[in-house]
Amino acid sequence: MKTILAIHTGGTISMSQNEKGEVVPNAENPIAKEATIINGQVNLITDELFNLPSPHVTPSVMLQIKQRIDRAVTEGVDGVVITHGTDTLEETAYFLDLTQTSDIPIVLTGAMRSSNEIGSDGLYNFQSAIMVAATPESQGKGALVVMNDEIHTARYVTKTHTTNVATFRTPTFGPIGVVAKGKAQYFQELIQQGTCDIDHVDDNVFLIKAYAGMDGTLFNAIATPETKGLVIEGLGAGNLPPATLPAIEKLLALRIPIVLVSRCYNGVAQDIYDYEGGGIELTKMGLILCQGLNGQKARIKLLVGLSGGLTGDRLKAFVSNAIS
Ligand SMILES: NC(=O)C[C@H](N)C(=O)O
Repeated sequence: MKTILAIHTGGTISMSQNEKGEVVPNAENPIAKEATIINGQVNLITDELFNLPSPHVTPSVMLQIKQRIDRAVTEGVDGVVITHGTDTLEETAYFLDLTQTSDIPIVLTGAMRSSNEIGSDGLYNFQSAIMVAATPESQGKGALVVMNDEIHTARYVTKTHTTNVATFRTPTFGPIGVVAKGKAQYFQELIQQGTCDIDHVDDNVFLIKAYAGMDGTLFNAIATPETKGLVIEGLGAGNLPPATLPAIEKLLALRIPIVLVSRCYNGVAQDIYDYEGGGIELTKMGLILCQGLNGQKARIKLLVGLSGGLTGDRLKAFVSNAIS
C-alpha cells in the first residue's frame, strides 16, 4: 500500500460558511478529519502545517512546504498531497515544481466551495488528489494540480474564474490528464525543464502589467537597489508603450534582471515586432523573454533562480523557460 503525506495549508477547502453566508477559516480543519474515508486504500499521514487563506501565503511559506516535502522524501513517503487556497495555488505549485529534489508525485488541490456549502468540492478534490498521488504514472511529472477531475501541470495551470468549480485551466496546452471515477489517466507528456534547489528566498521581485498609454511612473517607483528583479506582463506578443522605455533603461542600468511575458491569456511571448517598444527592441535592450509562463509564474521562476544564486547567462537560460 502506498504511503501518502497530506500537508494542509488552509484555503476555502478548510473553511466553512457562517449563518451570514460569509466564508471563514476554522480552528479545526474539517478536511483533515474527513481524510479517514480514504484510509484503507492508501496509508495516509496528515500534517496540518498551516491554516492560511492563500492570499496570506508568501515565498517563505512556500519554502517551508518544500522543506516539509524534502523531509517526507527522506522518511520514505511515496507521494505528497497539499491542500491550499486557490487564489495563489498556482504560484505555490510552480515554486514546488521548480525546487523539487525527488521524483515522487507532488499534487496540489483546493476547493471553490467551503466544507459545509451545498455541492462542496473540497473532499472530492482531496480524494482525487490522493488517488493521483498514489498512481505510479504520476511519478516524475513534477508538481501537479488536481481539481474538478482534471490533472494540470504546475508550470502552465492558472485560476481562470472567481467562483466556478472548473476554475483551473491550462491555456494553450490543456490538461495532461483526467481523473475518472478515482482513476488517473494521462494523455500528454510534459517536456522536462531544469529545477533549482534553494535553502532561502530572496524576495523584492516585482510584477507589473502593461497597459495602453503606460509611462515610466511604476517602473521609476521600484528603481532602487533593494529591487532584485522585475517581471513585466507586456502587450500582445511582448511589446511595451514607448513612454516606458527611459524608466526601463534606468532599471537595467541598476543591473536589475527584467523578464518579459505576455499579458495575453493564450500563446507565448516572442520578439516579433521591430518598432519603438516592440519585442525586438526590448530583447536587444536586455529584457529576458520568457516563453509560455504567465506573469505570476515567471515571477516565481525569477525569484527561485535569484534565490538559487543564478546570474547572467545561467539566470537567463533558466528564466527564459527554454526547453532543455
Ligand atoms: N477558493 C479558495 O481557496 C479561495 C480563497 N480565497 C483562498 O485562496 O484561500
